[in-house]
Amino acid sequence: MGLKSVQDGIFISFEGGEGVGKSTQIRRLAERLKQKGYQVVLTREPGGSAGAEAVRHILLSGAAQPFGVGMEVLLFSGARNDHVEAVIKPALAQGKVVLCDRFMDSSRVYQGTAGGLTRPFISAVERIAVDGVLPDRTLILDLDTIEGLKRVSRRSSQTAGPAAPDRFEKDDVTVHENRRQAFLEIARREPERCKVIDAGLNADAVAESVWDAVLPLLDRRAAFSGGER
Ligand SMILES: Nc1ncnc2c1ncn2[C@@H]1O[C@H](COP(=O)(O)OP(=O)(O)OP(=O)(O)O)[C@@H](O)[C@H]1O
Ligand SMILES: Cc1cn([C@H]2C[C@H](O)[C@@H](COP(=O)(O)O)O2)c(=O)[nH]c1=O
Repeated sequence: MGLKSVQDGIFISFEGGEGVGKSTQIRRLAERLKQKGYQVVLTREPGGSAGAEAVRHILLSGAAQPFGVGMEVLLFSGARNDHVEAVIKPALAQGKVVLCDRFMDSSRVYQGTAGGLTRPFISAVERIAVDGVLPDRTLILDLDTIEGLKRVSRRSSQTAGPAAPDRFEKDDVTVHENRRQAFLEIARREPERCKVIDAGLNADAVAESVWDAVLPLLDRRAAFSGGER
């Protein structure tokens, strides 16, 4: 069997602002891939490993906020490194498809461009956190900012999930808009890795766009491995 690269698996991250539909679409893609016989690991950040999940509440509750955005990005990055080492690297080495709800681009956007940390600082911690493990494809779900926030509040009123917005959801609408623009800027800078998905369509149509953006990776792997999964 031929090898795609040092890692056999496929690593796909989902990014975007609040309420754009990442969790919905990642679950749908996982199901579709499993039906086709792929072994899928569905994971998320902050979290995804025992160590990272322990840090998640500190970040999302706002407990780290008084210590500044530098502290927050170092906590996100420490969590990311644990997640990479404990979950993502082993899964890729076993040839699995790893689907991750947020990854390094969220730090670039939330703590970097929209959070005020410089690009050299963000890049330095990113290098340590990811240790060479970069997404093969990043799907940036793009949605009107107000519509995303409306979806979040509808979700909170419909489910038994957290009623109160988390530390990042609470930010002003202009901050949310800056984040949207920062994700789009990353997509412009890295068009090979990042594909922008129109998340304003209905969930079925979004799922089709997601599938179209992922298919070339699956085809490429099938070509390298002679069709094996
Ligand atoms: N294409 C869509 N059209 C309309 N509503 C949608 C669509 N996709 C998801 N939703 C709904 O919007 C809400 C937010 O979706 P979801 O939780 O998947 O977003 P998310 O990006 O993971 O959010 P967050 O960043 O807050 O975790 C949910 O109630 C979901 O059912
Ligand atoms: C990985 C990562 C996440 N964030 C922020 C972005 C979101 O507001 C929350 C995560 O919650 P969600 O349910 O996935 O939307 O954390 C961040 O600021 N920096 C990061 O690196």
